[in-house]
Amino acid sequence: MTVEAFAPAKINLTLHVTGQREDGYHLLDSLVVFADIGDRLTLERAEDLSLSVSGPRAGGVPVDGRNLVLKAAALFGPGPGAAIRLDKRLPAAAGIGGGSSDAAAALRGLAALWGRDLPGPEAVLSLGADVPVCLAPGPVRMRGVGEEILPAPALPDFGLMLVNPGVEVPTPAVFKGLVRKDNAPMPDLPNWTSAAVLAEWLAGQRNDLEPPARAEAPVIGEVLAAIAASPGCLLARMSGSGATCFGIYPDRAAAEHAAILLRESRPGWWVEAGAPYTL
Ligand SMILES: C[C@](O)(CO)[C@H](O)COP(=O)(O)OP(=O)(O)OC[C@H]1O[C@@H](n2ccc(N)nc2=O)[C@H](O)[C@@H]1O
Ligand SMILES: Nc1ncnc2c1ncn2[C@@H]1O[C@H](COP(=O)(O)OP(=O)(O)OP(=O)(O)O)[C@@H](O)[C@H]1O
Repeated sequence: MTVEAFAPAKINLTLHVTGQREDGYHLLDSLVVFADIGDRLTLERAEDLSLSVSGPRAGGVPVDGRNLVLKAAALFGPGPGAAIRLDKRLPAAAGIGGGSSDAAAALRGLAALWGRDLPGPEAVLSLGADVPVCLAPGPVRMRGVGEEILPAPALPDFGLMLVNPGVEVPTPAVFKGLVRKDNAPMPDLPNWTSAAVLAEWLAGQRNDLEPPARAEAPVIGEVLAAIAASPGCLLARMSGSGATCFGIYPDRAAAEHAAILLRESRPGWWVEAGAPYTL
């Protein structure tokens, strides 16, 4: 038996930091979507548990017990084995939850392969604050430190471009650089009737991690300017703790056109176009 699991990129369309818990973790209010751009896992029954990593972004990704895929597998406790192949396409330490989405895809895939229930919510959260939201990819409002997943209104169709300048930005350093931790949450979410209406609403919201991330990696400013200047762009913003930034376009074709032009002018950057993804 072979199971395939897709690990889509997570995008924080907004990321408001609204407080801090006593253990140091920050309280968030974030509108999260996923893109049809991501890593692919293939899982097969086997005597032992093993992981191999290949693909264009495999370089530097751990293949041992530090990999979140193996940490996810460990949550099931002792049991049958599995040979897991990870085709790595998303850049790591990039603010688009690559490792978290891999972990969530491994949980879904192993539960299907082994006919087991998913581990409980606390165990899932122990893998990382972004793992709960990655378990059932689709548009949601995420609160708490990442464990509160609330429904979001249906989104209009739109296109997405993701751009990473090749600089890894460690998440803890960005949270440490925050000047204010008690920022305003999002208001109630309206019904967005078109990509343009959504982009206009988003423009009034924020990613509070952008200033400290830009202090860590000033190239983020260049990325945002390049996206904003691309044809058809309705909004440019950073995702998560960076350095990946996204552009919103009226449709996928417009995002693909912008991506072709940006790849030409910035051959060293990772540039992908797509559309929202729901499992
Ligand atoms: C910034 C986001 O990407 C937004 O979706 C996530 O909150 C980060 O999720 P993640 O990378 O899965 O986070 P974790 O691996 O749990 O934590 C990495 C580090 O980020 C900081 N962290 C993370 C999440 C959170 N709500 N508050 C935090 O302060 C902590 O310093 C933590 O040590
Ligand atoms: N499957 C994996 N893919 C990528 N990195 C992994 C994986 N498992 C563990 N890691 C480690 O996790 C680190 C963070 O990478 P990851 O892609 O999870 O990050 P992220 O950008 O912090 O996500 P976000 O901030 O959006 O939650 C990497 O530097 C790498 O050493």
